[in-house]
Amino acid sequence: MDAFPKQVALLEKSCANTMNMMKASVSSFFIKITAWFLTKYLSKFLRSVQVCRGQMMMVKEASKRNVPMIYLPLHRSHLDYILVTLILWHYDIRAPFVAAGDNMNIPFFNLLMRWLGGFFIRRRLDSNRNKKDIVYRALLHEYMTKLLSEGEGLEFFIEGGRTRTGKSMIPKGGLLSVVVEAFNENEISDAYIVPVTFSYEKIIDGNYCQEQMGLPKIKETFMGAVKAIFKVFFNTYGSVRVDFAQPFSLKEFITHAKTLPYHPITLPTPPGRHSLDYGASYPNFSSTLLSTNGEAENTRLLVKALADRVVYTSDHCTAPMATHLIAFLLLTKYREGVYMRELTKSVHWIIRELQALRADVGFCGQSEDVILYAQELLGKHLVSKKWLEEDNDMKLYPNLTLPSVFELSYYANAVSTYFALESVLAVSILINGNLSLFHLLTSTTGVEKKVLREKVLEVAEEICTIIHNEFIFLPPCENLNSVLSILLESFVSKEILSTEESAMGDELAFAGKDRRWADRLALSLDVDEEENEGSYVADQYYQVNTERSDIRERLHFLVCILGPTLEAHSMVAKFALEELEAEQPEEDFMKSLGDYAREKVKAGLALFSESCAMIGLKSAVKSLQDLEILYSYDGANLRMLGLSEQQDSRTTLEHYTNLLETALS
Ligand SMILES: CCCCCCCCCCCCCCCC(=O)SCCNC(=O)CCNC(=O)[C@H](O)C(C)(C)COP(=O)(O)OP(=O)(O)OC[C@H]1O[C@@H](n2cnc3c(N)ncnc32)[C@H](O)[C@@H]1OP(=O)(O)O
Repeated sequence: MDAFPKQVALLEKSCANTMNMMKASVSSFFIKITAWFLTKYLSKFLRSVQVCRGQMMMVKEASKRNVPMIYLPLHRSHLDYILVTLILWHYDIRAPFVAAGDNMNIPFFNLLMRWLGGFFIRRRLDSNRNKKDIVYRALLHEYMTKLLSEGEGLEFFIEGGRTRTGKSMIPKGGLLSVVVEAFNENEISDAYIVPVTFSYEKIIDGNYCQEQMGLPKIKETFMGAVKAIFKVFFNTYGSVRVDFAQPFSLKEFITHAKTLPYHPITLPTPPGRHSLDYGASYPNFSSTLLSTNGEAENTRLLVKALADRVVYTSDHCTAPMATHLIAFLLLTKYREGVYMRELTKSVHWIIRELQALRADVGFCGQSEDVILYAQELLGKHLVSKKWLEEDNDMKLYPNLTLPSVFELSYYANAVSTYFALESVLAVSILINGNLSLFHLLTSTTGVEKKVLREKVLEVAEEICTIIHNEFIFLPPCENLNSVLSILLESFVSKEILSTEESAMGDELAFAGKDRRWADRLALSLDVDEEENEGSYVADQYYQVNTERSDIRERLHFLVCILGPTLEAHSMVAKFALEELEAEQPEEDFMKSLGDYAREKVKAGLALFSESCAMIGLKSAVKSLQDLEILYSYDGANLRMLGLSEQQDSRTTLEHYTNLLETALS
């Protein structure tokens, strides 16, 4: 070190600058003034902020235990972090330090944010993709660890930004890994993890339609922020509901996780690798891996499991608001429009369905009033209404044109998450039963309506793998196959399916068994003879009750929930097959993919106009990269994309296209 005093001095100076840019300087006096101001003026643009007292009491109780509180909200709006600190202040709970992306480091506002607990971090840790910025990483790590060891609370948005689709995004592990490491290195004895979620009746900070149309994101600027604040103060945004999930101990989570296997549908990318290994068998956290690399990989899985658990929990305690439900029903059941009478009944029905899934809704009142209120908040540009004299009823029509449909689907997606797995099963049933959306709208006489249980589960798992970036389908440590099996049983109790033992006769059943045995052999699973004999059971067939119109309607509804996502994936697979003869810059590929998808929608060749949303297309490309069907690498100045040669990518893409198109034909 002494040999390079100049370099050391320079490095020290640069570190001091970075720290000054990063650190917060919280002022409880300023928090008090801001809280007073907000309590007075929030009602200018919000009808109400709904918070559950019971939840806050639990958080307060946990906050008294002398361990750091880690608030992990899903990110929906810039109002999120304001509300969290404000609510905590109201319940006399210490304000956390909040990680803010450096894009928010806007003159004047950055000062206020620092006083209110904001500390600034880079959105990407490494400014150069190919080189780790170890100094910056160490500084951030040190700063956060110091805060934690002093018992300060932290808040960060693990999705890494606001969702553009209304669905939660796959969480990032960077900041969370610092908390886990602080615990592993005994810097803290424990921490309470608090998932937080928001339901906004109306989107506050813009509808993201620009981005969904493939136009670049608008940069945050001082003037932009001032304009946005003025706009907000002169509009109305209905109510907001904030849910704080039950705080859980990090220590207990880690101890518990060590005893359970974790089978993620997605794996975090291990160091030094650029994509995911789906063929790999996942280690239990408990397995003692001697190499440091193994340990690091185990920690990665642990952090991934924790992040997934947080998002899954938040997703499942997000209460849909009136606007979400109406948008959801219009896009999944009534794309052609619906009479008020019918929609009223459907609102009752969907609330019952949600209750059965133990989900709460964030509104009450007569259904008709709720619908009219939601329509007004959504606005005429999204849902229009017309009084029809001849029918003596009002009809509501969703706007399915671009880009309005993206905004409508943003609202609807708050509900989609609850039905995602059911929808996957419904799609699989359609594929296996040689049915299509078209069949469900018409009579199905003469169409094969029997499905093999095992095949339904197999295809459902395949669909989950294809669209793994769209939802956290299940909590970590639960097994996808088991969850799907239980759900399939519920299809029987709902009479969508009826059981039929060996309906196809012994011959086919034995053929099925032979194939299964061969599959197992190929997978080199360790099946001992006894187990093999025990599993000599006839294949289970189900009859799909499509002769009943209510069942057809239900299947249609379920398939329409994932319809746009599947259509987007199918478009991407088809386009990649056509366009990626040779590798090309990812940016060019994405641009022409967006143009292709929008053209398809405009020409009326897509079933769901929202399927051409840019974020959905990007997510589908990312899935193909994760699955190693597409490869990407950083060239000189460009990121290149190509069709992987490692496996038979073309065949896989063709298979995906066929699979997805079958259900949507
Ligand atoms: C009363 C009224 C009051 C009002 C009161 C107002 C409060 C006033 C506050 C203002 C507040 C504004 C708030 C704005 C809201 C945002 O600005 S949201 C955006 C900023 N926040 C975030 O992004 C938080 C979540 N993001 C992360 O955690 C990301 O990981 C980071 C840290 C940003 C880095 O992202 P990245 O560079 O894309 O890299 P990523 O893949 O995540 O991995 C980075 C490293 O993390 C580690 N890592 C990642 N995953 C894992 C894993 N699973 N296991 C272990 N390690 C992992 C690894 O070291 C990894 O490096 P490699 O080993 O892979 O090279």
